[in-house]
Amino acid sequence: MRAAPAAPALRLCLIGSGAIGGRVAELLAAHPGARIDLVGVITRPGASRRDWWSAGCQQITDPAGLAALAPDVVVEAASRQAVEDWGHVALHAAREFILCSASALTDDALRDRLTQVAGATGSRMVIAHGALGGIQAISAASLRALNQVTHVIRKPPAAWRGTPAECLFDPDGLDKALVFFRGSAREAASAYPANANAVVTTALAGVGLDETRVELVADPHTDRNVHQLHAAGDFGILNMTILNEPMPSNPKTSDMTALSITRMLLDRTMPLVV
Ligand SMILES: NC(=O)C1=CN([C@@H]2O[C@H](COP(=O)(O)OP(=O)(O)OC[C@H]3O[C@@H](n4cnc5c(N)ncnc54)[C@H](OP(=O)(O)O)[C@@H]3O)[C@@H](O)[C@H]2O)C=CC1
Ligand SMILES: O=C([O-])CC(=O)C(=O)O
Repeated sequence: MRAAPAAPALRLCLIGSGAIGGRVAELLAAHPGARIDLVGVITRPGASRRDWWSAGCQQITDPAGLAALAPDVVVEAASRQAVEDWGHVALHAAREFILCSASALTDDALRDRLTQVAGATGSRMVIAHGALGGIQAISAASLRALNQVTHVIRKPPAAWRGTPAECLFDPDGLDKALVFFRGSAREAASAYPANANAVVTTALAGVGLDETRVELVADPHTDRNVHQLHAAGDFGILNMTILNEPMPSNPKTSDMTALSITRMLLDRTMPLVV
């Protein structure tokens, strides 16, 4: 039997070179056999190159540059604004657009517009599993009636710095856990876009942005970013808790986010996918 010709390398372009972008690049570099080439990084104009960009990696700052790059996959690991700025262009330029800043999709008009572009171009918009690692169980459960989905995010008080939560409590002064927000996934991700993207992933996999109940907790007794999911429906009952290590370069962000994106990318190149 003749060996099949080697598949061409997957051409990857990242949006953002912060905590997640750098970590994904590091993890991919540890899997050279997977043949994923970081061919470009989208930055704001004037941003400096990072030491983890390979020599051939192009810095992209405008839509024409992205079109010319012709990536297979664009991974957004930047901000809600970056989804607005680049989502449309990415769906034209690549066959897949994977986004981390799921809070952008609380804007129904933007979500509909990007979904339509994906349909029209034959590309796909994929919401990263992010800090949850995997969301398939809720997505599968939603094929039958789901009557309740709750997502609790518990992080150390310092992780809520620079957010509206600072008006509700002093991050240095808490001596016990404080539930400072209760509401829908839409409200949580709109108010806390840097900390609550994962609730949008849960919501869009399950019962939607307005029906998914969310609690946000500042907890001085944890040093991890904890996500607790509870779902009940015709499928049965799901309880899941993940206690994520925060990334040193951005403690709001869990290392699992970078791990799960890297896993998604590696799966695009593997003959056996679990
Ligand atoms: N879905 C999930 O479960 C999770 C999602 N996230 C989200 O992922 C995103 C990235 O997180 P993280 O890596 O920790 O963030 P960082 O702040 O560490 O890095 C963000 C990077 O994106 C760049 N950037 C931001 N906006 C734009 C833009 N409009 N155009 C080009 N570049 C831009 C920043 O550049 P500059 O320095 O110039 O601003 C920076 O390089 C965030 O939105 C975060 O909320 C994080 C954790 C979990
Ligand atoms: O990384 C995390 O634990 C979750 C997070 O910040 C988000 O959902 O935006």
